[in-house]
Amino acid sequence: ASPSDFLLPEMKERNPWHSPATIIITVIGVIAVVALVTVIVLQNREIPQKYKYGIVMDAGSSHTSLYIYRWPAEKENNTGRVEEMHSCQVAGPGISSYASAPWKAGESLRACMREAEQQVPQRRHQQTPLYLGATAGMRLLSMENSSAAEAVLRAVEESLRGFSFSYQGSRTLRGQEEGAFGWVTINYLDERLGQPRPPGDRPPHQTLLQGLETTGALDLGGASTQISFVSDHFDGSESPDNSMVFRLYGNDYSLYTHSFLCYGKDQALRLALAHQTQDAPVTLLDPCFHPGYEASKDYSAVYDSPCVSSRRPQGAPLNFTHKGAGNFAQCQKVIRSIFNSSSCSHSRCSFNGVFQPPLQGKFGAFSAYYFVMDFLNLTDTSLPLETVKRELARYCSNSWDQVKQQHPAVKVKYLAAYCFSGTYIITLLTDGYNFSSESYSSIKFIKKIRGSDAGWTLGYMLNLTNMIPAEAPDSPPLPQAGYASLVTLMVLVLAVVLLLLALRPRWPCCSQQPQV
Ligand SMILES: Nc1nc2c(ncn2[C@@H]2O[C@H](COP(=O)(O)OP(=O)(O)OP(=O)(O)O)[C@@H](O)[C@H]2O)c(=O)[nH]1
Ligand SMILES: [Ca+2]
Repeated sequence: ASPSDFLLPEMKERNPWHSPATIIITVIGVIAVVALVTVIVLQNREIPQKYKYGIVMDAGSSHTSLYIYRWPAEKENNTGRVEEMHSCQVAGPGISSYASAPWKAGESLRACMREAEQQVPQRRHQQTPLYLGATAGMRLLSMENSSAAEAVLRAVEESLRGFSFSYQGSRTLRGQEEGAFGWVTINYLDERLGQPRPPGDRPPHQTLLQGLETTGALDLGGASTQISFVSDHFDGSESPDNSMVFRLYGNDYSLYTHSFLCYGKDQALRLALAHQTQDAPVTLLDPCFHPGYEASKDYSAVYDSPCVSSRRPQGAPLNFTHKGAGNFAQCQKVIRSIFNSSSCSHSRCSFNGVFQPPLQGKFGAFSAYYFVMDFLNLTDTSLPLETVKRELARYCSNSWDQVKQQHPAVKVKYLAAYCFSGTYIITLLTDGYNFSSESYSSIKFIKKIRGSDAGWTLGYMLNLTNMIPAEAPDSPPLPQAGYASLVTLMVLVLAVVLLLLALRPRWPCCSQQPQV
């Protein structure tokens, strides 16, 4: 007989490692280990970020810019932040300048479009929407010659259709849209619309999805200027034309917005020149230009705009000599005369009889507000308004020779006009919009926010692609927190399994006392 024949039958089957309980526990343990390793590897793997893209062309009165935006694929409604990836400045003037040769407008956009084809990965071209929005230059051209304006838009359309993107149309924005989308852009970039923030970017204890106080938007273009802000004293009833109502991320906004056509800085300069040349002088001594500045200007060129064409003086010579006098106070007087503050049929007005509720909150001032104030070193709005005016007065009184000498690299076209432009900005803000010495400090002159340009284009694209939902997502996504809980849970399961296995030999079923 073999030695095993002397063992009792129970003892043969009682190997503890073969009991069903042990096998189940071991299998669970192995699954937990595999899952844990998989989750950790997947979560920490370098994922090449996938983006979607959108392109907006801003066809302004003075020039056209192309903006490429991108956002993480599949995240647009939740935590994906849309950002500007690239911009391109179209060479030459704005598309409205090509009224007499519309095809050239289309042609002018090609170089930036080819650049966009390089920037956006080829496999994404066909799903990348492309929009063109025209602003005040085209509004003026439509007033002057609507068929020429249509021909320009058709030419632009034909050109853009020739590229591989998903072309979505070219149109001229209404002034209210231009103002409102500028407001959406800066508040979106500043994360003031109550949008959920990307994980890891949430200030502790912040109540998510609740609207913060929004920032007003001030946009100064070449042909028009926009003011947009939320006011507690405005529900739209007093002036429906100035009202835009939004529901964004579950918050309602009643926005006041107005666009003043002809009050962009180029057209405002025409208004000021027209005001000073009503008696058809041969020489104009202009306080808004530096002493020593002298240029010959054609009457027909100055009055060639619907903003001033009806006021061209009778019997004017062909041209006049435009001379600078460099006097801030007198320049301000000229500029005040282009604002009509005498009549207001509403409870309160900005100028030209346009309703404006009381100013409220902070403001971001961009485009030419920024170019000009940055050049003049006056973007610091903690400076008292009186100091700003004193600085401007000093700058305007500099001789033209001196100014040119100090800024040899600046285009003469821009350089000659900074005294006018700075004075215009201060006068527009104070006499026009009623900013006071105190509220002036609530303005911030800005160019970009978190790397994206301030302007109407981003807001326009967010709106057309439905990327800002009316309602907030039901529950804020917590991928990082979910990951942490999953790992913790699995570690706990593992710990329990190991503990059970360690205690296994002492279980009553399995204590191996040979039974005699
Ligand atoms: N000094 C300076 N002026 C600039 C610069 N870029 C544009 N401008 C001028 O600033 C003014 C406003 O420019 P934009 O905001 O581009 O105006 P726009 O979009 O063409 O015009 P709108 O259709 O009225 O919006 C125009 O008179 C431009 O000529 C710049 O880099 N420096
Ligand atoms: Ca503009």
